[in-house]
Amino acid sequence: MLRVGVIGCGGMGRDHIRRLTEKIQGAEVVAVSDVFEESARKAAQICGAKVYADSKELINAESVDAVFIVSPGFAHVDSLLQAIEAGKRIFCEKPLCTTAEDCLKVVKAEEAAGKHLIQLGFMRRYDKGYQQIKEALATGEYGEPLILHCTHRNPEVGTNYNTPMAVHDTAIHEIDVLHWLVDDEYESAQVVMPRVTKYSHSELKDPQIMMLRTKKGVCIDVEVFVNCKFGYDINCEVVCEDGALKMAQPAYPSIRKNATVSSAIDTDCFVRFKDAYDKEVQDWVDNAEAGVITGPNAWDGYLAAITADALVKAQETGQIEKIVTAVEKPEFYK
Ligand SMILES: NC(=O)C1=CN([C@@H]2O[C@H](COP(=O)(O)OP(=O)(O)OC[C@H]3O[C@@H](n4cnc5c(N)ncnc54)[C@H](O)[C@@H]3O)[C@@H](O)[C@H]2O)C=CC1
Ligand SMILES: O=C1[C@@H](O)[C@H](O)[C@@H](O)[C@H](O)[C@H]1O
Repeated sequence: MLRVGVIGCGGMGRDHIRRLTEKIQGAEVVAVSDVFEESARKAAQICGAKVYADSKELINAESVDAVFIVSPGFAHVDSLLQAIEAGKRIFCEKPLCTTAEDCLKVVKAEEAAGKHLIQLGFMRRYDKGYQQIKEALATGEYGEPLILHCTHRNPEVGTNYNTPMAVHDTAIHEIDVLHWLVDDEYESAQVVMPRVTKYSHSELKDPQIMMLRTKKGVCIDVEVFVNCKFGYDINCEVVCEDGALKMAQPAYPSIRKNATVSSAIDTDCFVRFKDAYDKEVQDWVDNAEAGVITGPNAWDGYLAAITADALVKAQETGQIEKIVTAVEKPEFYK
């Protein structure tokens, strides 16, 4: 049984604690921590875990085999470095860290430790819809991918959500999953700002159209609209030389009523990606004994960070911004 300590007991932390406790085979939550002890105490009621006031103490506890980091992105770096030093297996929610510099520190620390410890919470790689498209592309039947049209729509966001967060917090999922989907690397980024919805505020330009170009020349557009009001609406279409593939949506009945045909749309990520979260965490647990990471890793976190930085720069300049890695991909991650 993998004994897990969870750091960060907010919305996502509690969701993962429930998952680890009620669904995942081979793991149990034995420790929880949060800067607000009250939040940790509430979360402990879900799983009967011990509450630690200090997350470093949780990381170093002998009763903890593996660490689950679900604090806000800015707090990930400290816990990651401490957990690497303690040699613990790690699951870290996205983003790896909020700066590319910190991501590189983590990459170097993991490489120096000589062991693959970190899996990153880019759960979309485990989503059936994306996996079906990846498998279809691999058959070669549709030729090469040329264009991707995607949407990432959230019904609404809090008042502390601002323009750069549309990249770091939201589009970061597309940044990771899309280059994986077409097996390519990003070359440049650009952002176009349409008029702002009446539901936004002065610190948030919403919606935005983010564009990425890959090294093989695939052009990607992602509409990020986080106050769309009507639902949590994730779409992806890959236009290829010999066909176009549109990602399947979760199946809901098509209802005929009042001379209208309608079908439900999910309203949040917890429901839309429920199966993907379950699969990524089960995968992390299943590979613990072998000590390998088969999901997205720290290097993927670094690549996402430099791409996010280019998009944030492009939000400000309105220009096409280059995406460049500061270092070559280490052998350790090949
Ligand atoms: N993969 C996905 O689809 C999603 C991922 N997330 C990620 O999960 C993480 C947490 O997000 P939420 O739960 O939505 O945020 P939240 O704000 O609801 O919860 C964060 C919790 O961490 C605690 N905290 C703050 N600083 C801390 C520190 N230094 N040490 C320990 N605890 C600390 C806060 O008190 C709070 O209870 C973020 O990295 C976020 O990006 C969140 C939602 C969906
Ligand atoms: O990761 C997530 C949230 O943090 C983010 O705020 C949302 O925009 C994303 O859709 C969700 O998957």
